[in-house]
Amino acid sequence: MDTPIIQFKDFSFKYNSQSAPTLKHLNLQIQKGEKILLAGPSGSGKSTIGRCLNGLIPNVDHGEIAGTCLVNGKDIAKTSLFALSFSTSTILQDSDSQFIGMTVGEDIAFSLENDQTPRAQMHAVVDKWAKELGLSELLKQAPQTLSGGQKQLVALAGVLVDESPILLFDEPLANLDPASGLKTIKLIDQIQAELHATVIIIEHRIEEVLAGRVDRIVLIDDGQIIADQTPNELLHTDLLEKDGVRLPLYVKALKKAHVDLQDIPLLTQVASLPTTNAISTKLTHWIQPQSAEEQRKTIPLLTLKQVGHRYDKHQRYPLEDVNVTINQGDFVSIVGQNGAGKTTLCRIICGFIANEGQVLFKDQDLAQQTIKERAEKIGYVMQDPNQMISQKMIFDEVALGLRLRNVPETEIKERVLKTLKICGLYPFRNWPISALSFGQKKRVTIASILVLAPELIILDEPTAGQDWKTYSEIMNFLRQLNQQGKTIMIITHDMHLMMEYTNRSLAFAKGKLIADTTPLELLTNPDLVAQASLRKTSLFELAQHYQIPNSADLIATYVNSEMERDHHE
Ligand SMILES: Nc1ncnc2c1ncn2[C@@H]1O[C@H](COP(=O)(O)OP(=O)(O)OP(=O)(O)O)[C@@H](O)[C@H]1O
Ligand SMILES: Nc1ncnc2c1ncn2[C@@H]1O[C@H](COP(=O)(O)OP(=O)(O)OP(=O)(O)O)[C@@H](O)[C@H]1O
Repeated sequence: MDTPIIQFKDFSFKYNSQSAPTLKHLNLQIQKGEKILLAGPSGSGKSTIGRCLNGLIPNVDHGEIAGTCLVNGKDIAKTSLFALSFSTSTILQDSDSQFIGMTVGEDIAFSLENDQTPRAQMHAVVDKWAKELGLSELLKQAPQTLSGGQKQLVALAGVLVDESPILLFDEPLANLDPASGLKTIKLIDQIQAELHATVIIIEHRIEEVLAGRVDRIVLIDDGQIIADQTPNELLHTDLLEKDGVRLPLYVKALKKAHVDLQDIPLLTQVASLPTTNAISTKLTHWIQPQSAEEQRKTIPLLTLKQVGHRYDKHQRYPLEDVNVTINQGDFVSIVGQNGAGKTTLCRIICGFIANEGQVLFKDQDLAQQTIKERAEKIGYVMQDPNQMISQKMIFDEVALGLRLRNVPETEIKERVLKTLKICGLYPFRNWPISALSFGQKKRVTIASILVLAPELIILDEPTAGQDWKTYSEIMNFLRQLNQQGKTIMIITHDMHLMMEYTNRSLAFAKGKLIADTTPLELLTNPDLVAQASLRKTSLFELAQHYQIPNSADLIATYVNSEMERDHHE
């Protein structure tokens, strides 16, 4: 066997600011040309492993190393960041911190420029990848002004043009719309085949990654490797679920229907499942026919009339002519193509940017009101909690809005503590925010909005990049709030989240609202799915594969069984 391109030998690493090691006695060998998926719960050490491969450890993030880590023949403890940069190209979790160029084009070209590639060749390469990733129209735009998903695609293009022997992707799918996510996975396969590159992907969304080739899944828990197997072997065990990793939906559905997974030779794709009578019968027995949902009485809360916004005159698809009424008690998902205008719409509703048209809240025109007055009625939870948090202590962060409104301290104390209890943060009430995980910080930002008791809460991708446990905690908490009467709007790229939790979907494409319907109708309309860059979940594929007449019944049975489980936990 050839010498592995990556070798960890009894490797441990302790960050200087931590008292205990984050990585513990790792032994891992990766051969040239392999594709490895690193999975595991939040905080288990996946990104820390990534930082060893690209030289950030120990060159930028200092700490103590024991054992050895060899990357492309170099010992990371003795190699500069610069020398390792030729071996490993990285797309970081936080793509914002990665931009160097003034324009998207410059940014994608950066590594080529560094390698002194001739200009004509550089332009050809940049154009090719920009076209593949749908970025051609954005080449002159400043990276900072891109939408979340567009930023992710630019970072990806930068890595793909680089042609390094090792490509490291840290959560490449977190902000991508479902169609772009699938395209990205296919592109990674394509470039790997062309360059014989070694690919490491860190991702919570393993079902999406398995749409491409994966040689091994390395499962991490608490800084240790607890499994290193092929996806098929691992899907036949309980290890993924035990480690808090979300199973592919179709695998979970088969388990719920009591199908014995050991009888299925290949579990990695729906298409490879055997179409035996035994499995069809078990699925049919499990599925409960659903009765039609009762129509609720609707009371309008927020009405948008011909709403739009144009950032500048060159913008190809500005947000235009949005007409919609959100009713009290709705749980709305806002979905669609990266860059379609979803965040822009939410910024308009909150009054952060000017708009064309009219925004009415309970028949009152919001244009007459200040941002502060709007914030009494409408709470907005941004995608990145770090952009919202300004205080050191959890209590103070949640109390801030009330203090700004001169609410008496005794009332503040009462309201903050009550909200912390609702959000499951009461045990941490005296903690500094710096000691919380990302998911917990996210809940602090939800608490700081909730304490102001707004009638409408808008959340921008609250589950992006979260592990399965945090995802479930956040979503079940929002469901409870909705059941208590709060109206919730949530931007998401997670199609199953949309199906499981929301009762109404607004789909956007190229600056236009193209559908306002139920999640099921949206995903069963092929035209809308294509236009809004969406994707059916694997539960639809499973229903089709076993010729289940009504895929809606299968999905509803699945969702109900999850709700029952949550209820018992
Ligand atoms: N720069 C740092 N300094 C000190 N400690 C750190 C640093 N970065 C990470 N850690 C600690 O190391 C642990 C593992 O973090 P890491 O980012 O590797 O986890 P992860 O598995 O990638 O999680 P996620 O899925 O949330 O991204 C965490 O508990 C964190 O507190
Ligand atoms: N400050 C800005 N200046 C210029 N253009 C901008 C600015 N902010 C956003 N845009 C552009 O407006 C369009 C809509 O962006 P928006 O953030 O609303 O998209 P989105 O639907 O939320 O996308 P994503 O799913 O990727 O988060 C994008 O094409 C984006 O590049």
